Amino acid sequence: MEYDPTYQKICSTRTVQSEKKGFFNDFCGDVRETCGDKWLKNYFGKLKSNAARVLSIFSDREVCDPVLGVLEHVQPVYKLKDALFSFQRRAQADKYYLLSCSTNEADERRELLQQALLAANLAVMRAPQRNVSPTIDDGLTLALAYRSRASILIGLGEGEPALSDLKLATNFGLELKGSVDYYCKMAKAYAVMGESARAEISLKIAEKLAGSDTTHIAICRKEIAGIKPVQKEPSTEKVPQLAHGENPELSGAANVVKLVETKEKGRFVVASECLKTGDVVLCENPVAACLIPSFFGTHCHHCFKRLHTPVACLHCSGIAFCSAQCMGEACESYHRFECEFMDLLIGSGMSILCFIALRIFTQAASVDDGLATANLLFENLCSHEDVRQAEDYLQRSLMAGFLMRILQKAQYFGQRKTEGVNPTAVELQVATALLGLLQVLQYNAHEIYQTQVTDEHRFEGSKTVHVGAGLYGTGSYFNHECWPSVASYFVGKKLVLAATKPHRPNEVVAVNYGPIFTYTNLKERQRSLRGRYSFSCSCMACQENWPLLQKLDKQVRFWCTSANCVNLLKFPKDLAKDVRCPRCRKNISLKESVSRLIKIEELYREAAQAMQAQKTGEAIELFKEGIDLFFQIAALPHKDTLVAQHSLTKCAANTGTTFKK
Ligand SMILES: C[S@@+](CC[C@H](N)C(=O)[O-])C[C@H]1O[C@@H](n2cnc3c(N)ncnc32)[C@H](O)[C@@H]1O
Repeated sequence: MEYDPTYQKICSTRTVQSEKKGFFNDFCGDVRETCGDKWLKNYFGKLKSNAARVLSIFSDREVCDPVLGVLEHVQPVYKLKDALFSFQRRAQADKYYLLSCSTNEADERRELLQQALLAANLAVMRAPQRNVSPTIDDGLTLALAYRSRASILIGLGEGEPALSDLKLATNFGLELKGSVDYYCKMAKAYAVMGESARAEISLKIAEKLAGSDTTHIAICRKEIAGIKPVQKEPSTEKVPQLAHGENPELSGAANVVKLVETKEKGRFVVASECLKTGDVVLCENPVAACLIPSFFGTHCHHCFKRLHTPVACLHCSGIAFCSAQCMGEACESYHRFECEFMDLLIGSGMSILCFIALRIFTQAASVDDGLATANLLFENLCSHEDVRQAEDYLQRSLMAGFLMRILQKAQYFGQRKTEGVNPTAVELQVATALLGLLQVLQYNAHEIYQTQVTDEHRFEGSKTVHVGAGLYGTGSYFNHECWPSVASYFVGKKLVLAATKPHRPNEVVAVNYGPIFTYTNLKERQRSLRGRYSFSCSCMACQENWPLLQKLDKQVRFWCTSANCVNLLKFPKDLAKDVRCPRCRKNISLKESVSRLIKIEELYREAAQAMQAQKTGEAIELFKEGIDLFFQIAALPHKDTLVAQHSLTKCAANTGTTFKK
């Protein structure tokens, strides 16, 4: 395959800047214009280390003026809180809620409650912390927003989030604990959850607090008597078990794989013993993972769960969490540094990989910890330093400088002596490590997916949605093949790889980096893999130039049945007759193989029916059985088996994180 430097450059640039828009692009262009070709080629391009490159952009006169000039202007840019806006949205939510209470039409009531919830969510997101805007709601806007939302959630039959909102309302300043209304709301929340004993205890407390004024309690008792408990939909999400336990040498991997290395393919994972279809070979948490900004309004910033009742950061309105726990974890860790710079980072147009590089530092317990992690990743993961061009190094060095500047401004290095950009020794080390991360992330990061399912069916109309990206320590060692041998899916941020075929010992366990043979032809795949990942693929689909799925006929290639022969034979013309294997020169009968193929096809059909009936577990078992049998008698490409493997992947992803729109 020919090397196409222009295409490679485009691919590489996209791993730093996600789009053409964004000010980082202009920043890069200005620096590039100022430094000129000569300096770039004869000086910067010849630098041998990341430390020298980073030092150069801050100190060489050919570039330092535009670099320092732009970085000097880095200031917080983030979505602020707005008490008045929150107050208005809450008023709107309360209005919809009251209207919902006055209608007997179930559909209309639900519609009004949904409208109320939307407004209440906005009220929660934009409300400032207690006493930040004391002239509005006596500084209690946030607590009041949570309290309003709790009532709406009770109306919608969602007891658990309602209880959580009531708790947040008290945490943020409402004196609810001594209030009759608080315990009545709690009683109703428990009632919709079907927890009648707890509901009764809450009512008893309310009764005690109410004293002789029993009207409120009587109304509440009546309401509770009319509540039908709502069954919570059980979660289908499941963290799977690794086949034969965890590998002591490869964290997150199963005890049935090992790491090997060759000159042509670098390090990669192979089976260390026989693997069966369905065996889980990896279940790993990311070193760091980030949500794509376009999902900030719909998914939890911390665990990536689809949002229903968002919990806000106390300082900014740009991101949301699914729970107080996720909010607490993020805000005590990385978000305290990222918070005020979120819109600036998004506005720069930087790629999701740059967010991950920054996150490796912001989430670290200390600057030293961040440095240790970043440097270890750079030492251990592939970065293709040999193919990187001077211009690419310049672009990444500028991005590393920009990210380091954000850290300076976010007081990541503590209170600085000066407001100026000029980095201290430790800041230079961090910028250098960031540059290393930007290199390894290009080749090692994984896209994070979730399955969007419809209300009607778990498979029909479902689609895969790319919500984020992450870096996985062991996941980074899996090589590519154009037809992968594992299904990859995510449980939250956990990367799961499960075999979609049986593997013999030493057989490569391969993922797919994007170009898949069923939809992309050989030339395009090679071009894409060379441009994006700097290698030429020599997998079986490439060596044998397998046709696209739509062009594939029903042909099957059977293994010769004589012992130790590894030849593949066409479907026999006459089943009654033996065929002669040209390799072992034995006459063999393929009758048994053909009858097994008929059974395999039947298993695939039954599995497809189970999928249709949304019996995911049953479908998985049937596909596993059929695929294992297929590989005993025949080899790919075989259309029905490819479809079965694809369907198995869909079923596996359905046991991971899914969401409804
Ligand atoms: C995520 S890393 C995989 C681990 C890598 N082999 C290593 O040694 O670190 C991706 C890089 O691995 C190499 N690679 C992946 N699949 C390959 C394949 N099928 N043949 C050759 N090289 C491959 C390419 O250099 C690619 O950029």
